[in-house]
Amino acid sequence: MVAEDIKKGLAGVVVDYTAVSKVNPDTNSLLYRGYPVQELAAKCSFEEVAYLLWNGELPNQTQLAEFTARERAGRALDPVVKTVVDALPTTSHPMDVCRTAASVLGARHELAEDSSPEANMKKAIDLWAAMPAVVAYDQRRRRGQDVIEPREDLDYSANFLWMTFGEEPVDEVVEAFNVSMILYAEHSFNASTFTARVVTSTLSDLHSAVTAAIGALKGPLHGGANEAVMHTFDEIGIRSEESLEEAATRARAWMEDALAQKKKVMGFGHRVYKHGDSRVPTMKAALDKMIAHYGRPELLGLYNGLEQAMDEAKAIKPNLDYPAGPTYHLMGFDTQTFTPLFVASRITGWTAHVMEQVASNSLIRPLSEYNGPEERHVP
Ligand SMILES: CC(=O)SCCNC(=O)CCNC(=O)[C@H](O)C(C)(C)COP(=O)(O)OP(=O)(O)OC[C@H]1O[C@@H](n2cnc3c(N)ncnc32)[C@H](O)[C@@H]1OP(=O)(O)O
Ligand SMILES: O=C([O-])CC(=O)C(=O)O
Repeated sequence: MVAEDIKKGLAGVVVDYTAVSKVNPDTNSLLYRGYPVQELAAKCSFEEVAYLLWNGELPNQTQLAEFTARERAGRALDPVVKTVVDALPTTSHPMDVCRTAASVLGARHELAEDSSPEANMKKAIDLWAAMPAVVAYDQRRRRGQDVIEPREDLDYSANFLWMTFGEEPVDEVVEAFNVSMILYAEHSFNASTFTARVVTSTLSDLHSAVTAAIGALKGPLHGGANEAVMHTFDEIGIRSEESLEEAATRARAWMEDALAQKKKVMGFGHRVYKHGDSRVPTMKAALDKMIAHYGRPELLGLYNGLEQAMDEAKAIKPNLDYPAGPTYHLMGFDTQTFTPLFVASRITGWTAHVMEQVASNSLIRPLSEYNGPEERHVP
């Protein structure tokens, strides 16, 4: 076998069909079940998009009412999950807490060993409804605060913010959060979704697939990049007294230095998009609104400075994690909570792929070319 036959990282390899979403780097577009993600972000709630990803069609009013009622009924923090989370140190990474909670919810589910289409749909909705309470409570317990009960009169995004901060959020913040949830929901065969499909292909269960996917998402080359972006901002230094231009100048210098040292800067680059991530303009617009809402122009300075310096040096564009990180920071989330927010959203895409994999399964088992020692024998 020649070296070109080895597809390291499976780059450029098409491994299966999917009807869940279409990523087109040539037209810089992303469709969920045929709908442009920008249109969904502008016109839909995250609940409608979740329904779309799972059912293939947007819900009518009756379907949406029934679906949102199911989501609202499943929001309370599971008492066993709370006990397990409380037993973990507050130094545990929130992604580890999330992964553990997904596993506990799986072990406790009444349909744990049932992978029929009906059971998987129920498990997907239950897990999606349950995860905000885990993410919100974990941030609160690390701040020494108690659990906040969910509010049935609030939609998914408003309730998520309510359970995290214990204050009714203003509409602009809810809208920006809703946009982020929609943009993070699905992205074809990314590393975590592929992980979920590999696990599913062995005929394992939905919660095992999601638990493994959370592990794959944690890494900074994937979902962990939204947390890493904020570490970059912190390393440069956020100075509230600074003007946009002053912050941009310092950020440019930081980036030039990082690139001179051949560092990878998280939040930039993408395996599929080489001319910019289709979701960034919509997320950047949401970030701009949050910067205006909270009156924090220095963050825009840091954002612009890094982006411009990277573009000039390497023509590498930001990915979705770049605007999402500072948006979540402005909303008041702890930096380590950013990737769990991605989890809460991506549960929808992961489980849509789990159901698709079950419906048309083939064990995922690629080959490798052996390059270890020749056959030898124990003396
Ligand atoms: C929602 C998401 O999960 S989006 C992805 C989030 N991940 C990140 O932001 C992590 C930072 N980015 C990266 O590491 C990469 O761009 C990846 C992993 C996302 C995609 O990488 P790949 O397609 O495998 O490209 P690869 O890593 O080989 O990069 C190609 C070249 O661009 C450079 N490059 C790519 N991304 C970056 C970056 N963020 N900073 C600096 N250089 C970069 C590489 O160093 C490499 O340069 P070289 O050819 O001189 O060695
Ligand atoms: O597609 C990828 O490789 C990573 C990504 O942007 C995502 O999962 O949203």
